[in-house]
Amino acid sequence: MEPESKAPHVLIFPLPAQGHVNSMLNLAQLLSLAGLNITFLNTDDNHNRLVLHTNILHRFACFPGFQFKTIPDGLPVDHPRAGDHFMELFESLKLVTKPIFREMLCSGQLNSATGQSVTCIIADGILSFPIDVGNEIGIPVIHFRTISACSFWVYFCIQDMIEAGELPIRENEDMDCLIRSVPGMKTFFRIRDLPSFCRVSNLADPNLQYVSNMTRQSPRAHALILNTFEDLEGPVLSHIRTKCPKTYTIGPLHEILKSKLESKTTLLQSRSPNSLFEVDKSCMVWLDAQPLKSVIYVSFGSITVMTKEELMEFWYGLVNSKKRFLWAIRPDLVTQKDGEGQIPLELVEGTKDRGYMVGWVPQEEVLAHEAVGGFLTHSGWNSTLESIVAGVPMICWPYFADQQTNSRFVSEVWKLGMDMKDVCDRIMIEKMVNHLMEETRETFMKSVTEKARLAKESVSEGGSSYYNLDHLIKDIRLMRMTTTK
Ligand SMILES: O=c1ccn([C@@H]2O[C@H](COP(=O)(O)OP(=O)(O)O[C@H]3O[C@H](CO)[C@@H](O)[C@H](O)[C@H]3O)[C@@H](O)[C@H]2O)c(=O)[nH]1
Ligand SMILES: C[C@H]1CC[C@@H]2C(C(=O)O)=CO[C@@H](O)[C@@H]21
Repeated sequence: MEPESKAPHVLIFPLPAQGHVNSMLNLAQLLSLAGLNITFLNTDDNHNRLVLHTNILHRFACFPGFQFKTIPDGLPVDHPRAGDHFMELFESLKLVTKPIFREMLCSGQLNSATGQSVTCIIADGILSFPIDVGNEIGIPVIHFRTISACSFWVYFCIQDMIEAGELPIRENEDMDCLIRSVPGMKTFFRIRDLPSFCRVSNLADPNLQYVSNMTRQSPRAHALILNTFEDLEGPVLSHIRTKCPKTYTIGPLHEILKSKLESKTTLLQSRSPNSLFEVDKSCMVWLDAQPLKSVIYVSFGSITVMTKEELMEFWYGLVNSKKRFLWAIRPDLVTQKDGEGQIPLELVEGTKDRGYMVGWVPQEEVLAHEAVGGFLTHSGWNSTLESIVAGVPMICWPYFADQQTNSRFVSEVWKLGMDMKDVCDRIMIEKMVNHLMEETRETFMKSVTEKARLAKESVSEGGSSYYNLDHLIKDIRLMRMTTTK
């Protein structure tokens, strides 16, 4: 490693949400392992939750050039930061956080412990204000978009869909009609596969405008990082590179981190979930007692909310399938509750023979467990990648944002499972669970095993993500030479 004082100093700033913080922390650890100085900027709320539920401070303590800093997200302490309320975050980040961010950078509050100023900013690709601030004060900014390349590309093409008259979606439109103005997707991409923010009748809808505008800012950044790999999303990446030529694909990040750590000393080997929720590991003991590939794991990520009726449809579908299941039910998953933060009692009672429910599981470990044979997922990008690496086929029930697009690629393009979007019905759930776990199992297992192999190959020495990460690090080192003269 080079001496801390000479290494570049990278400021990493994620959107404060589980899926984003997770991949950005993995990147922070990879860059720290490469000897770069890192300041990781968390919102106060996220930082408190991370410190409460993980050993994150201990994990990074072995890197003398690493530090956490915090910034307000501008929302009241008791704001839910989930479900329909999630998008309120963006307004407060712009109004409250942006000026503080600029001030912290200009006043040296984000300098490293040894006083070194920031030489490069890696900011979440769904935020453009760090590019404005970076340009203003002369610090290069790299955008890291934590979603799939396919959904990034769809967001990028929103303007083209509007010009082609495909957006807004007309009343009574057949949702199975194909979208024709997203290059590379003309033969299989339907209206219902558009990110949820596109399902609006009014083009001035603030969420639609926001995601479209933010995505169109990425070409202004010095480079774009995507948590994906060439063998998975090569064709769509060629389209993205016509707009963002310097696109580094360095995923699956959790796997490249795992593989880099395996070659390090025990001191640096520390790896644990980057969770904003309390992890309940009791499910691992339950899994140990289940037969090989017999369990379907169910989770809807960190932001999804559902009604009690939807929850009950899932429960009946799972119970009626007669398959074993492990279900992560976050305390705030259900919008209306009988007992705040509790898994409904009737579910606990009726589940005892074949099911196990906890609030939050160590997901990577769960997916890697030999008893797990399927994943009923909301198709968040981290969950999708984790399932691919573990070789576990999926049933997709997308909730919002990029998930509608990811689930189409999982089912139709990559053939890694089934898409249940827009349906929440116990009969369909039972049928799909049985298909995945029995009838069509072999077909899905074949394709997911092959994708898992390619994912692992991409992060190994000589693989595309391995190579791209090296190049990203070289790029960051060069920036330092130009900014510090
Ligand atoms: O019980 C659980 C459930 C989840 N996880 C982890 O939490 C993360 C969840 O990430 P993701 O699957 O991406 O879902 P969200 O939390 O919903 O992520 C948000 O961020 C993602 C990345 O930008 C987007 O793809 C999603 O649509 C968006 O909702 C994953 O790493 C999981 O391993 C656990 O550790 N335990
Ligand atoms: C609430 C969502 C708005 C867009 C963000 C996102 C992205 O496109 O980068 C993915 O999922 C969510 O976390 C964010």
